[in-house]
Amino acid sequence: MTAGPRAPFGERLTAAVGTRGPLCAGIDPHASLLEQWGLSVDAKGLERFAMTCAEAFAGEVAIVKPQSAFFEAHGSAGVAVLEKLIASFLDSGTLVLADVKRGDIGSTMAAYAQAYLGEGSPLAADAVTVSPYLGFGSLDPALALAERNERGLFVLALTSNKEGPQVQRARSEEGVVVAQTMVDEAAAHNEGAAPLGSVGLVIGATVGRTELDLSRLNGPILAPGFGAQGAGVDDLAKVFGDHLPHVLPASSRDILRHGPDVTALRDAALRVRDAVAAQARQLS
Ligand SMILES: O=C(O)c1cc(=O)[nH]c(=O)n1[C@@H]1O[C@H](COP(=O)(O)O)[C@@H](O)[C@H]1O
Repeated sequence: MTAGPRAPFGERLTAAVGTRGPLCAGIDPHASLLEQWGLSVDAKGLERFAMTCAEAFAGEVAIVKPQSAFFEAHGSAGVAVLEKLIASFLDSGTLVLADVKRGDIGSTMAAYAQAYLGEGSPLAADAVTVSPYLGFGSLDPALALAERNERGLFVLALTSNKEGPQVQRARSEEGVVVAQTMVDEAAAHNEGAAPLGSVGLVIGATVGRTELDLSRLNGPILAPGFGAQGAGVDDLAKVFGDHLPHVLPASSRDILRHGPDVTALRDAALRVRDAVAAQARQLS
C-alpha cells in the first residue's frame, strides 16, 4: 500500500464509511463460487474472480475484506493474486482489511505483523484480523507496528461460529468473561483517539445479545455473519443496540453470488449497505 504519511486507520475508516456507507464487502473466492461464475478452479480463475471484485467494489464501498484462506489454497500463485488484489485498491478510496486471523507467540507475531502491516510488504493492507486467544499481549508486535504505520487491527472477540462461546464466553477466576477482557484491552489502546481508534473488534452479527460492555471501546466493530450465516438488519439492532453507528456489517457469499456481472455484483453490495444505513438512521 501507499508509503508516506497517512491518517491513522480509525480516521481513514471513519472517512470511508462517511463517504461510502457502512459495509465491508467480503471477497471469499470459494471453489463453488468460481464454478458458479463459470471460472476454472485454479489460479487463473481466482485472478478473474478477484479482479472482477476489484472492478465492482473499488471506490464504491468503504472497505473490502479478502479472505486469505481462499487465496492460500492456490499456493504461491494464489498469494500473488492476493497481492495484486490489495494493490488494485490502492488510492481507490476503498480500504482493504486482509482477513488472515493471525495469532501466535510474540516473536512469530512480529513476523506476521511485518508481512501484513509492514511498510513495503506486498501483502500489507490497511488492516488485518487477528486472534487474541493466545493472550491479548501476544498481539503486542502487531499493535505496535499497526500504530507506527497508521494501519489497523480487528481483534476477534465474539465470533459468529457456534463453537466460539466455549472459549470466548468462559469466565476467568475473577468472574470476567474472556471476550470482555479482549474488549477492555482494545479499549485501552483506543483511549483518547478521535474520531475513532484503530483497534477494532470482531463480533459476529449472529451472536445474539453480547452481554459485553462496549461503552469504552472507541473503535470499530466488524460484524460478519451477515447474509449467508443468517444474520439480517434486524439482528444488528438486537446485537449492537446503541453501538450500531460504529458497526461495520460484513457479507461475502450473499453478495458474491450475484457475480460475475460487475454491475449486478456492485448493486448487490450497495443494496446491503443501504439497508444497513436505513436501519441505523431509524434507530438514531
Ligand atoms: O473475521 C472475520 O471476518 C470472521 C469472523 C467471524 O466471527 N465469522 C466470520 O464468518 N468471519 C469471516 O467472515 C466471512 C463470512 O463469509 P460469509 O458467511 O460468506 O458472509 C468469512 O471470510 C469468515 O472467515
